[in-house]
Amino acid sequence: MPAAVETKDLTRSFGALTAVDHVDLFVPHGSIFALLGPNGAGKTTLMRMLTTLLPPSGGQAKVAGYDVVREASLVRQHIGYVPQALSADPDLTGYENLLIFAKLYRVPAPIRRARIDEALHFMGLEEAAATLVRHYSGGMTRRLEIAQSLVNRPQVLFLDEPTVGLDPTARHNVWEHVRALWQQWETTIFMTTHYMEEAEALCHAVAFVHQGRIVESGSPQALKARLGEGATLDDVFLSITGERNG
Ligand SMILES: Nc1ncnc2c1ncn2[C@@H]1O[C@H](COP(=O)(O)OP(=O)(O)OP(=O)(O)O)[C@@H](O)[C@H]1O
Repeated sequence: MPAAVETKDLTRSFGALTAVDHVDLFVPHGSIFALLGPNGAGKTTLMRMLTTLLPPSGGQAKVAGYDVVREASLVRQHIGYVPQALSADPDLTGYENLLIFAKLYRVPAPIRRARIDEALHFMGLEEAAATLVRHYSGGMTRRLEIAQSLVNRPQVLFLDEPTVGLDPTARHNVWEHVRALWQQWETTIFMTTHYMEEAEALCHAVAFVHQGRIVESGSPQALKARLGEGATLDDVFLSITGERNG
């Protein structure tokens, strides 16, 4: 199975702080993967290096087969990235927000409309396309932001805490759409989340990050089985960090 994401000794320091510390990762193409860990563990910093937004201090990383430093623009052509902070423009409609992204990604003019309709369809926003985003719920805005990253038909989709701040119904709804997208396109999903039950339900593999290092990784089932019968991913989190999640 080819790697969607592969890192070797990937490291990032901020002054004296090593936020990401010699991380080795292998995420197969077509899988759903989550980075888990407490606040400040280094998850976002790792994701920002993989999406070419932050240069590594050391080590290597390849995304979709391209080196994040030497082939950064090729990496960007093959990925989608949805950061934590909500970023859609509230004064534009859903369609207009998507059009901006289609132009940014240089989707050729004759196929822009089809790509935008496809992205709206995947995220269940067809009926809201002509509505100003300021009238969207938090869950709809989040789905629009995922849709923005889809106009590029990414091979690897990076989602940084995509359901943070959403109520359980909206969270479920976001994940139903992401799962349908994965099933149809086999897009690799690389995400961070603080919701252990979400990681458990969705992911083929997870990695726990603590103080910049990967301390455990594997399928949720295998990680739970190591702790014994009846263990949850929350128990795994507690055993690794010594703290309850959240
Ligand atoms: N630009 C920066 N300058 C200095 N320190 C930074 C910078 N970005 C992140 N850090 C530090 O690096 C560490 C890791 O932060 P990061 O945001 O990657 O953690 P995280 O696991 O994503 O946390 P959260 O779950 O809260 O989003 C933290 O100590 C943070 O303060």
